[in-house]
Amino acid sequence: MRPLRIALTKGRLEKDTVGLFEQMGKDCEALHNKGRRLILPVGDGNLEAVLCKAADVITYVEHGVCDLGVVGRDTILEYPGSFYEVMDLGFGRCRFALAGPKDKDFYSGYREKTIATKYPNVARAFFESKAMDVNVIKIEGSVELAPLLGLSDAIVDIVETGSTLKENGLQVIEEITPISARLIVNTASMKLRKEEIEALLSQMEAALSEKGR
Ligand SMILES: Nc1ncnc2c1ncn2[C@@H]1O[C@H](COP(=O)(O)OP(=O)(O)OP(=O)(O)O)[C@@H](O)[C@H]1O
Ligand SMILES: O=P(O)(O)OC[C@H]1O[C@H](OP(=O)(O)OP(=O)(O)O)[C@H](O)[C@@H]1O
Repeated sequence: MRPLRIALTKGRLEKDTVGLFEQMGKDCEALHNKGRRLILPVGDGNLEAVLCKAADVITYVEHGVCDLGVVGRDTILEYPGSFYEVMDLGFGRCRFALAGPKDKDFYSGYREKTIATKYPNVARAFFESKAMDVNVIKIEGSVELAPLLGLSDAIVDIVETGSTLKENGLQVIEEITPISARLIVNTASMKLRKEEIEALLSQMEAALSEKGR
């Protein structure tokens, strides 16, 4: 049988995930010296890490080519799928917020508002919950540019320290929901490789509580 495969979100969540593996006593030499390799052994050969973009973590786990995944709650909310979300890993903490220019009252006036975001499903769901019709425009990154350039009235985006908003004359209008990294599991793997997955989950839980989350 192949090793258990865990898809990891490249970039921001990668370092903390490797830190977690090390806390679990797993050798992460290959992950530290990965070069351009995308599939790396973790520990003694029972686990391998697949490095990919956040949305692809969900795709690989849903299709069962990866048994587990580490992905932000932001991505889960934007691309809901059929998998189990089994653990809050406690790192990658930030939040979704509605934000806009400092000097403007977003809710004033009756004109339909335009919202720029990398997360159109999250933005639509937020405004549906307020029974507000908005025009949503998808942006791929540096979303804060959209209101500065006059493309949108506001943005729905991730806020961590608030520096990006502040340095661009924007501010939080409303907090939407907290975000952190989550562990997800393929539904079939959960049944077929139950013992191995449960053992891994216990090790993770122990490592996280040692770190005091
Ligand atoms: N400022 C932030 N603070 C904390 N966590 C963040 C922050 N921005 C993103 N994240 C979390 O880290 C995950 C990965 O973000 P990262 O910025 O590394 O990649 P990305 O923006 O999704 O993709 P790209 O590779 O296009 O930049 C996000 O899905 C989110 O869960
Ligand atoms: O509140 P802060 O600490 O300033 O962090 C928030 C910023 O971090 C993320 O962007 P990222 O750096 O991932 O770049 P991107 O906009 O190109 O995705 C997010 O989209 C915000 O722009």
